[in-house]
Amino acid sequence: MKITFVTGNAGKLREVRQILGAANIEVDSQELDIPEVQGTTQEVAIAKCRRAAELLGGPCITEDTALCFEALNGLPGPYIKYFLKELGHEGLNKLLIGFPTTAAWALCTFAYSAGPGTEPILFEGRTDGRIVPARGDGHFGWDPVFEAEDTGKTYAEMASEEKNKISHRGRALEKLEKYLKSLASA
Ligand SMILES: O=P(O)(O)OP(=O)(O)OP(=O)(O)OC[C@H]1O[C@@H](n2cnc3c(O)ncnc32)[C@H](O)[C@@H]1O
Ligand SMILES: [Mg+2]
Repeated sequence: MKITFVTGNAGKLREVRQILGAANIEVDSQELDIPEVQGTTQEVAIAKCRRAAELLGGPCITEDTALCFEALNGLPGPYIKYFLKELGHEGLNKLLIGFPTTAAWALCTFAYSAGPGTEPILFEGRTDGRIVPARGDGHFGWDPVFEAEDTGKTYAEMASEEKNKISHRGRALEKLEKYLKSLASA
């Protein structure tokens, strides 16, 4: 089966292809510039997917990644892209100076729309960890500053299979994959 993933992010596309490819789901990609609304991760994800399906005129998936700091009540959350762009890895660490915890969690939200006018369905995956000074030669977003719980490694220090097995994205894709397979066999 084949699905269209609307994203402008090469790192996401690479991981989604690795994971869904292993399940025989072919991933087409389409880069569309979709304004992202403000709100909870769920609201952001639903609005983006709804718009993507309208623009495409057909079924599609979209994905939103949030990086949530416990000390900041879950922020930057869905706004991590702009925090990372403006502050860099070092600035993300500095944000937490003076707080009692560096605990954080990565949250991935896939949205599937069956086509224009249909309500998107969400699939979430979460990985807990903490924010650390950058380690590893990751080229993908905030991978070097997120140390996943019980691994002692940042995402950037992991081989891709290792990251995919425990990552927020891998966990969300397990659920999406089951759903897509149930559609295909219905
Ligand atoms: O076109 P879309 O799919 O929206 O792609 P995007 O790059 O705008 O992505 P988001 O809006 O979801 O913003 C998430 C930010 O977190 C980064 N990111 C996403 N997944 C990541 C991962 O697994 N590891 C490290 N950084 C990640 C990504 O590069 C962005 O800076
Ligand atoms: Mg985006």
